[in-house]
Amino acid sequence: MALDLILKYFPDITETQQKQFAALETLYKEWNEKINVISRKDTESLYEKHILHSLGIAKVMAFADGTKVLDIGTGGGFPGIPLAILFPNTRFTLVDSIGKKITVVKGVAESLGLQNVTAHHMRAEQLKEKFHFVVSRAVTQMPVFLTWLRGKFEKEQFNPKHNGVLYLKGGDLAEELAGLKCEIFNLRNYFDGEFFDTKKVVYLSKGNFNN
Ligand SMILES: C[S@@+](CC[C@H](N)C(=O)[O-])C[C@H]1O[C@@H](n2cnc3c(N)ncnc32)[C@H](O)[C@@H]1O
Repeated sequence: MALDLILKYFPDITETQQKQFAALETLYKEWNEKINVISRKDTESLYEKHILHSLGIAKVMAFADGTKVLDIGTGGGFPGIPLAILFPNTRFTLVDSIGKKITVVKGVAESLGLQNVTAHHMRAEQLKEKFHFVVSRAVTQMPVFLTWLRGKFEKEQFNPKHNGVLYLKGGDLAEELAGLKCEIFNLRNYFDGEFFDTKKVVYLSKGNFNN
């Protein structure tokens, strides 16, 4: 069963969280028939390629209660929705420049009863709020991404890592990250399976880029 995959790596989740993760399969199947947010071939591997992949960020950072996290270019809610299930006391703001995708995110969050998710149809550059962390997956190259983050970080720090960016990336990053001071975490060290062989979390402290 798909939920077993999540339980294998996050065995301490509550019954409510288990129900929420389990509900994602039907919710995304239903929404995907109306609005395409996950490629057809990936719906079969939703739990590995989308949900567990999103939770890779949690292996690098356990967000403290009260942390504010922005997910830029969330699409159908990745990585924001799985992280919001895992960290119910962290506030997640999910933005995407395509309105239909935000319709899906709002629908999924509402069905799950997630109180810690806010979703906006807007470009990240236009958002004026401040956050402790920014997460993302598959949106743009890191140097461009960083230009969207000016003025978006809170000064106060109360997490194990300094406020900053946690970006899910794949493949060879040498050229893209050249000159940037970042830490790279290989997800294969946390999760089994070929899919994770090339998958990484890139962490940049906000003090290490111009914001
Ligand atoms: C390839 S999809 C990835 C979606 C999701 N993060 C995932 O991994 O499944 C990239 C998304 O980024 C959004 N996007 C691109 N530029 C953006 C911007 N400046 N602000 C907000 N969203 C943006 C697009 O609309 C698209 O939904």
